[in-house]
Amino acid sequence: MLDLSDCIWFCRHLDLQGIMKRSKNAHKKLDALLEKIIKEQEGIRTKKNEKVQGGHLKHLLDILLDVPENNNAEFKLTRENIKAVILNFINHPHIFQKAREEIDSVVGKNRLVEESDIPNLPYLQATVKETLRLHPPDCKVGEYDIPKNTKLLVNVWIIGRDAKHWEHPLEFCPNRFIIEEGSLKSQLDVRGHQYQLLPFGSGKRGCPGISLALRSVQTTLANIIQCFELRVASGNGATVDMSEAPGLLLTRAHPLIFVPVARFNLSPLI
Ligand code: HEM
Repeated sequence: MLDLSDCIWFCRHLDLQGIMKRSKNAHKKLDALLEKIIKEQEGIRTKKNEKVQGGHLKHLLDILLDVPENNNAEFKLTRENIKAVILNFINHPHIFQKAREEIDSVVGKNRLVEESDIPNLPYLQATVKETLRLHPPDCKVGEYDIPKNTKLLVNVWIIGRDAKHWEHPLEFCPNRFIIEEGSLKSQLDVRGHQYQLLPFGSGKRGCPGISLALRSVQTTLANIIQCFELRVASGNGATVDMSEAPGLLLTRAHPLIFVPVARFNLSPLI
């Protein structure tokens, strides 16, 4: 569901549709449910006189649920992810059983599963993937927590002017893309692989017209440079005002008016 508070910045703390409230309630319910399960387990085990086995289970769950977040990990495992996996296992005992059979047959019972075993445990991997499909994790970008389902708009304009990534960011300097021998720096492309340069977006919703766009823009520009001198309409030595009008699409504040003057007789070429 689109959260209006995400779209209107001055409403961002208002929770207009009660989404945050519902989410908090759901988390509370999950916590209560887990607590209940732990108590039930403890009850069952102590009744069977299994030397406070339940205490072990509670301890194990406490460790799992309070697992400290590892900020360096490529994928951060949150309390919510672990809860989701455990609850899915509790709700689907046959899946739990199948995952366990796989582990028993690949690893056995004489040692703990190690990271190097994971490639040999496809069903376990599939279970985690399935959990992530239904319960996608929140994510953290820099110092910001991005809750799941957030509509995130990336400000490519600011990124292109960020002094952390670009030397003299406000200067128009094509040389920043050239290495000394005159060839292009291949590692700095516009295809969404380098996040400091994203004119066509990135990822699977990135612009599919990128090759056509680059071909037409580059060829047209090359033709203009080849054939014309460009004179700014307002007179000799005048520069073009590049300021942008306010708005989402950043159109020009002032129309571009120039006079193309043919450098040579173009008639044989056209
Ligand atoms: C210089 C020219 C162009 C630029 C700067 C440009 C830029 C973009 C950008 C920034 C996006 C959004 C990407 C994202 O959300 O991550 C986009 C999407 C798209 N572009 Fe382009 N584009 C250009 C030319 C073209 C051309 C020539 C075509 C088709 C022939 C095209 C077709 C599309 C389509 C269909 C999408 C939507 C993709 C989707 O939502 O999955 N674009 N473009």
